[in-house]
Amino acid sequence: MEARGHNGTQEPPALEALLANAHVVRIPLATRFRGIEHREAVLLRGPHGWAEFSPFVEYEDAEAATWLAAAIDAGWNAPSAPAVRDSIPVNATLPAVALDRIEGVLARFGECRTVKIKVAERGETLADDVKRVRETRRLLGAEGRIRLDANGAWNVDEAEHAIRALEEFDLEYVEQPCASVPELAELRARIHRIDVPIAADESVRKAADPIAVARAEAVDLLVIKAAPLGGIDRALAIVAEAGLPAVVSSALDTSVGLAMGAALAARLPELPYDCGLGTAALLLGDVVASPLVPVDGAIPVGPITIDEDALARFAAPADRETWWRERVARCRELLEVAAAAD
Ligand SMILES: O=C(O)CCC(=O)C1=CC=C[C@@H](O)[C@@H]1C(=O)O
Ligand SMILES: [Mg+2]
Repeated sequence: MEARGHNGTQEPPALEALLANAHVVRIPLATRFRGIEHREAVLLRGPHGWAEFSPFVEYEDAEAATWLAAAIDAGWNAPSAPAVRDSIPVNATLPAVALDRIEGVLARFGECRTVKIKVAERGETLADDVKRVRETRRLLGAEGRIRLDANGAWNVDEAEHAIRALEEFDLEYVEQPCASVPELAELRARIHRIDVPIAADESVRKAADPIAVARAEAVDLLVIKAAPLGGIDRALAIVAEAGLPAVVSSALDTSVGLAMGAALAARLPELPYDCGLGTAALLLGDVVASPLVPVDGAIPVGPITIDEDALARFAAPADRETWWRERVARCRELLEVAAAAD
């Protein structure tokens, strides 16, 4: 086992060990999502199993290194706390697609009672969002749950206006309506009468201090993702310290990364919301024998079996393979420096 410093920064395995069984894959998406049409990932095989390293390509190394720490934790360390559930209820995730495609995209998720809808996309208007949310509510029926994710795109006035316009569709919560913690706090104070909860996503996973948003009482719940937070233990510690309900969500990973998300969700003492871990349904392929596509609104917790044929079928082109291997090496270097300083 590698040495762990007092701040929890673990000395990474040697680069040769890290990359010994690495496979770089490139999987087409069923629908364009956050501007991409393919998802690229590195699958790493450690002594404890397969792990995924898939920070989005535009991320700087400093941010991507945390994703590598999570992958190392998953592949090289034994799981810590015991799981308290073996199945995770999940939501469907609806990108900003045209109205006539909503039904087809939702069908990929099977029987999910909850849908997360992307809103405030660049190039779209509030009227577009209202139409998409209305159509989703029509398809889902009165009892389905609808949550929105604006990825911090609104200022406080825009967010207040949008939430008031969309509130009639009965919103479970709105994720990251504004970018900053002070904006979220102001928005929450302004809309307290209409009882639409606010969730933080980027204000947790991209923040220097992931607890600051909770400390400021700026949100009602947290969205947590294992990879950008550095792994399961760190994510569990953040939730415990924040003292807020948490939704576990994906990073649009393959089923290897989703299994880490499911393992995190399985270890939270309370899981009051459906989790954003149904996103295998947005991929046109996967790397495991039984992809974690939702069945009856849930995905299982437990080990995955890698599909070697799929690794070959979705192998990334040579230039992308080189790019990812170099990225792993640079991020590993950053982790080594951090562990030495720890
Ligand atoms: O939470 C979900 O329903 C699915 C995951 C999801 O929405 C996201 C995955 C990856 C990148 C993000 O832009 C996005 C999010 O902001 O939550
Ligand atoms: Mg989000």
